[in-house]
Amino acid sequence: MSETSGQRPVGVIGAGSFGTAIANLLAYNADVLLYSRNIELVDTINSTREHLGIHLSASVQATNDLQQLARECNLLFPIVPSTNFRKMMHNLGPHLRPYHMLIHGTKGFDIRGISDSNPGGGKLKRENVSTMSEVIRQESVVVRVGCLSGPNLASEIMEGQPTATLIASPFDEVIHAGKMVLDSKHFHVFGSHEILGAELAGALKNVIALGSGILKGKGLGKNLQAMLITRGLTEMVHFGKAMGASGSAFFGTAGIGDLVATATSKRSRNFTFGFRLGQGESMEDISDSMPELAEGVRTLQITRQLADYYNLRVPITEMLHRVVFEGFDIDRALEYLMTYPYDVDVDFL
Ligand SMILES: NC(=O)c1ccc[n+]([C@@H]2O[C@H](COP(=O)([O-])OP(=O)(O)OC[C@H]3O[C@@H](n4cnc5c(N)ncnc54)[C@H](O)[C@@H]3O)[C@@H](O)[C@H]2O)c1
Ligand SMILES: O=P(O)(O)OC[C@H](O)CO
Repeated sequence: MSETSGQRPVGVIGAGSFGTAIANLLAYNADVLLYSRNIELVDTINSTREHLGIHLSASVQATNDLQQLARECNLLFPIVPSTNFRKMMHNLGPHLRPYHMLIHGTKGFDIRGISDSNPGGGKLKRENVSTMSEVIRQESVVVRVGCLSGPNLASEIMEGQPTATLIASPFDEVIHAGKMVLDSKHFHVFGSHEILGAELAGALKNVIALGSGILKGKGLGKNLQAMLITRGLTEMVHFGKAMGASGSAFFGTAGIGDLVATATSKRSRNFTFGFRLGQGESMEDISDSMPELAEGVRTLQITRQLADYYNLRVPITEMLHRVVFEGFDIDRALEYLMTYPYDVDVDFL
């Protein structure tokens, strides 16, 4: 049992790569209840203590019971893909009370009021798009929400490699509670009140990681990758400001920190998706062979529409959308960007 035995366990919802990595990190400081909707997986985890090729701490218990999770845990970390987040909250919501605190680790957007299977096919407006903390507020009585975001490639964390993250919340007690259970010599936790900026940075960097993967897949070098990350960050800031965030979150752990990790690592699903596109594979073949679609692909559909809604000049987003969804030639997209009349280097300060 952990040092904090006697205290309430901390809940994690979603036993995928990141949920499992976070469960093991939490286990340094707390007992953990890890929720999976798959009862066989719950039995396997509890009997073998192995999952996704790693050993789970003895402080982690798996459960298939959302009611038990809400009853035993005051602090919960929902970490499921953005497409399923609202449904998960819809199921969890009835069990939650105002004393619960939720810190999500999901990097994507929720869509409602417009087809989720084709969010790029309609006239998307800001009111159709929710961040995960907004979904939590919409689907439950919980007020004290937070977001966990940073350079947190799950496979590196599972190997025991150290890194840092950000817990962003308007509420000091959420930041404090999150730090108390997650901070360790393996995982430095920063705090911030800029939750919208952290959520947007986490979602938007996946799109730039797709682009960076495409360049790598085409055999291009670090100069161009650096420029894509630089101009990609600029587009992220423009989106963020249009959606009501301040620019500052984009220059910290959840912004440039996560952007560099995701846009340069072959361990990122978003980078890998782009890499395979750059190597000439089709969107269909890549999607069929990846168990979960990279979040950035769906986010790209959404941000392309948001760019129209906010009237933003975001040429990288535009070209990526054309390449990924419209079969536009990568070399022509690159030529377009290289001859784009960029005038000001830094235009968002
Ligand atoms: N993998 C990473 O390195 C990493 C790092 C930071 C953040 N994230 C973010 O975390 C989120 C999850 O990513 P992941 O890598 O863990 O994905 P994953 O595909 O490895 O796992 C997702 C898990 O969520 C579960 N799930 C889906 N719908 C559910 C529901 N309704 N109720 C309960 N469980 C449900 C699935 O069964 C699966 O186990 C994504 O938004 C991703 O961007 C991932
Ligand atoms: O590209 P992914 O989905 O593997 O995730 C990368 C993480 O968000 C890195 O922090």
